[in-house]
Amino acid sequence: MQLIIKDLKKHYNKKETFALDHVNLHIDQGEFISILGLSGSGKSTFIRCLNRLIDPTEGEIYFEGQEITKLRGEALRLYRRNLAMIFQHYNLIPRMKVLTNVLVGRFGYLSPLQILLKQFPKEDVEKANEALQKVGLLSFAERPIKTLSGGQQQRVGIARALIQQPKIILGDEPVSSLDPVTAKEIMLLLKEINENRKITMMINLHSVELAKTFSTRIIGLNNGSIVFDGPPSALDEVEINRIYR
Ligand SMILES: Nc1ncnc2c1ncn2[C@@H]1O[C@H](COP(=O)(O)OP(=O)(O)OP(=O)(O)O)[C@@H](O)[C@H]1O
Repeated sequence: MQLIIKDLKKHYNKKETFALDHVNLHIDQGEFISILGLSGSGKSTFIRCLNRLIDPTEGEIYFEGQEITKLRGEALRLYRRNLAMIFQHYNLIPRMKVLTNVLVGRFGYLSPLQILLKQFPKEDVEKANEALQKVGLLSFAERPIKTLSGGQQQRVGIARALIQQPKIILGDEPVSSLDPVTAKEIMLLLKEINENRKITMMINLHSVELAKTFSTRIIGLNNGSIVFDGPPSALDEVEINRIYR
């Protein structure tokens, strides 16, 4: 089991209700999980607890057997290498060229001085070019990010995730800013990566159709609680209404 999540809870303010409430999950390596839920149901909070961008209030998360909710310093940095993230608004550096943005994915492996001086080892530059080839953007390596379309920018975000050599890719609504055709292309790319490299995908989505087309498993959140956990074939109208009520 790659991830075991036990009784995870998060509240941002002691007086408020839980953003996550008693979340319990077992996740195997290589699953493609889509997370559905209304705005505010806890999707972002959940995936950010996994890479510790947010500290859960209670509960435990085991990654390959190691409890990670209390990790600090170097141990946390090493853990975080395993999880790459892609974002709705890409989180790229617009004035920098595509290749440099991809190389940011190696930061977890470099010293602060190497990062400051942008001294990337030759192998890392090779890895970045390979990743750009994989996402179909090798000829864009020298272009500034700001000259790329949204779909191309998300491909750069995926290349940056890939050179981190993660075991899990977390997606926080990675296709919500894209038109339906481009959104499908990006989901297809994530699916190929998932199948070829056995990288686990955990992707927040607002589209039931995309979740059903690309996932092996769908998790539905409502008010911070899991109200559906199953294969796409089990997500019928009744279950959809349970998630979006
Ligand atoms: N930094 C914060 N401080 C206080 N409350 C927060 C914070 N971040 C999220 N929340 C609250 O936690 C709950 C879950 O929010 P979260 O962003 O995880 O939902 P979401 O399902 O990802 O929503 P969306 O689809 O709109 O991105 C919401 O009620 C939200 O208002």
